[in-house]
Amino acid sequence: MYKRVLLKLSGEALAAGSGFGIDAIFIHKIAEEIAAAHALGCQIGIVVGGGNFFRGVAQQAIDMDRVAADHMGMLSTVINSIALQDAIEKRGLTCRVMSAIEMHQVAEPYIRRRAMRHLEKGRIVIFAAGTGNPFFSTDTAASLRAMEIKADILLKATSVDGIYTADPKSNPDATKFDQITYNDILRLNLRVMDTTAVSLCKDNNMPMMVFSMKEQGNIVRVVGGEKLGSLVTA
Ligand SMILES: Nc1ncnc2c1ncn2[C@@H]1O[C@H](COP(=O)(O)OP(=O)(O)OP(=O)(O)O)[C@@H](O)[C@H]1O
Ligand SMILES: O=c1ccn([C@@H]2O[C@H](COP(=O)(O)O)[C@@H](O)[C@H]2O)c(=O)[nH]1
Repeated sequence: MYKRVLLKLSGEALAAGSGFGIDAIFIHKIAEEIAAAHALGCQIGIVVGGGNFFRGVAQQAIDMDRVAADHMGMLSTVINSIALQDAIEKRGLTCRVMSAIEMHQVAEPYIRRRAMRHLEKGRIVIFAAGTGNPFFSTDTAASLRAMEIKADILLKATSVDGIYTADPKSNPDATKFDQITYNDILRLNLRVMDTTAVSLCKDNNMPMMVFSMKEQGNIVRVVGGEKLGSLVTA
């Protein structure tokens, strides 16, 4: 099993059936899984997306300045992070939100050495506000934080059960890769993650696993070392 992981949770998936916002039942199920994965003895850092609230590249932001829209997107990840922290703490665990955009009343500022200390002490750390910079994504933030905290693997829990030859939501004939290289994701232009996130993992040899967070128990399984979804390596 893994000793330290960076778990990327899809913001969009947190909305569950409703398509927007946070499904209260679903977030508690996710928190329960995180607690079970933590009980295995794994140190867990988390990045949550913001697609259930706002994305800088979404249709609703088409007339906006991109930087302003991305600021809104990053703030939406803070909302998700606070909700997840609350759900995790309801399970008796200690959890810290560290934000890449300073907001002292709401969350700690992201300081790498403090994050490492929290993890070593067994606290779950949620990295909020992405990278703190516009024109990036939370997948890229997850890759970056995975490298910074020296995670064994980046686990991307999302709404699809792996990486397919094409987007499975619009291509029912697409087939799934059990294993794929960074280069093939980039060469085939597979949009399951943005190219910056994939390149960062490739350049730093950070393995990734893409799997579904909709199926209960998957987070515990992957943290326990089970191979689910699609594994990405060199
Ligand atoms: N080749 C592909 N294989 C698998 N999924 C793909 C592929 N191409 C596109 N996708 C899409 O990628 C999405 C997952 O990535 P995306 O970054 O959009 O969402 P997320 O990270 O789950 O959500 P959020 O941004 O809210 O955190 C899936 O919903 C899937 O439809
Ligand atoms: O480093 C970052 C991370 C995110 N953003 C903005 O936030 C939204 C939500 O993130 P998702 O990865 O799409 O879930 C994203 O669309 C960006 O607008 C950012 O600017 N910088």
